[in-house]
Amino acid sequence: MHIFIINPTAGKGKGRKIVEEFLRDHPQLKGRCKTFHTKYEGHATSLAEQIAVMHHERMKQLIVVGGDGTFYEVLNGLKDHPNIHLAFVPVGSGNDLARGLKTSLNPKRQLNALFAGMKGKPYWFGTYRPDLLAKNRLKLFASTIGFGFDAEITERVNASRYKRFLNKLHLSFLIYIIGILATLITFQPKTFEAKIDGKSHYFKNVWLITLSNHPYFGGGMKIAPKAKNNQQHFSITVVHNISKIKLLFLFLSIFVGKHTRFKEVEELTGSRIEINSSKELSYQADGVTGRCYRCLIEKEDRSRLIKRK
Ligand SMILES: Nc1ncnc2c1ncn2[C@@H]1O[C@H](COP(=O)(O)OP(=O)(O)OP(=O)(O)O)[C@@H](O)[C@H]1O
Repeated sequence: MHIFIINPTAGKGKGRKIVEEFLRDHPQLKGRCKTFHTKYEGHATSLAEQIAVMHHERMKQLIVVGGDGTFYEVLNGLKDHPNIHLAFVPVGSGNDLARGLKTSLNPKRQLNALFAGMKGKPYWFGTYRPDLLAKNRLKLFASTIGFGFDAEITERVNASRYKRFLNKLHLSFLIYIIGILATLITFQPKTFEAKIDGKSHYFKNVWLITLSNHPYFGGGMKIAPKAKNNQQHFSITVVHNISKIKLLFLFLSIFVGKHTRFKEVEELTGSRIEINSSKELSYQADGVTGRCYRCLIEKEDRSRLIKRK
């Protein structure tokens, strides 16, 4: 059984249409596929959990059709079900996970590939515990967790009215740019301690710190150009002690991954990172935002299979 979880609101309803067309064009799959649609924010988490309990024995793959936010919700519904084989069809506006998995950004092509023998390969997800939540309440992320500027941009973009409007006009690339410019005006650089694999680093005047499972965030920006998904560590990028004007140039260069040449950008690696701040910090994990004073980020202790190149 191939099971689809489709976010009908992502990509202006593109996902639902593409899956319907695909199933119409492949009548031989009739009776071997089941589709579920999310009905509200957060629904993908409970849906995934129920599907895993009910169908885990007969399920060949769980195909998530939506944006990075939908995949994040599904993943967090599967915390106790690490054996489910995952697949992703990107129809969102950012689609950083598809870039990181090196799969097609064209949803139709990706859907065809999933049924044409694309293999599931191990992928090591990240876990995070804001304010050191109990271990059984930890959360998972697929692409990146970031603290500071990127998180405040994401908070702003998610709360904005212009996101939907610009998506409608096919101008989604402008969404993040407007978010960057507006946040640039209000942002106050942060000071905090990051304990990386037991070693304390005291960072001052920080604009952002990101921990990445692959190079991309923010809709195709190559924040961690050297990142490769692996069991051992995250790629850590710290941007600090930089002027606002220089930061704008830095952001332009992130699209091609050349920002790491700036002296204000530090690249590190680590598998267990504890952030401690005396002031509340905004964070974003795969584009889902929150706030905390402390956070423990680790690799999940085992890999999961996801269809990827
Ligand atoms: N039926 C629904 N009605 C309203 N919101 C929904 C529904 N189903 C899911 N959602 C919410 O839609 C939000 C956006 O989904 P998603 O992130 O997948 O798309 P996106 O924002 O277009 O893509 P990306 O994250 O790649 O930019 C998620 O927060 C999800 O909870």
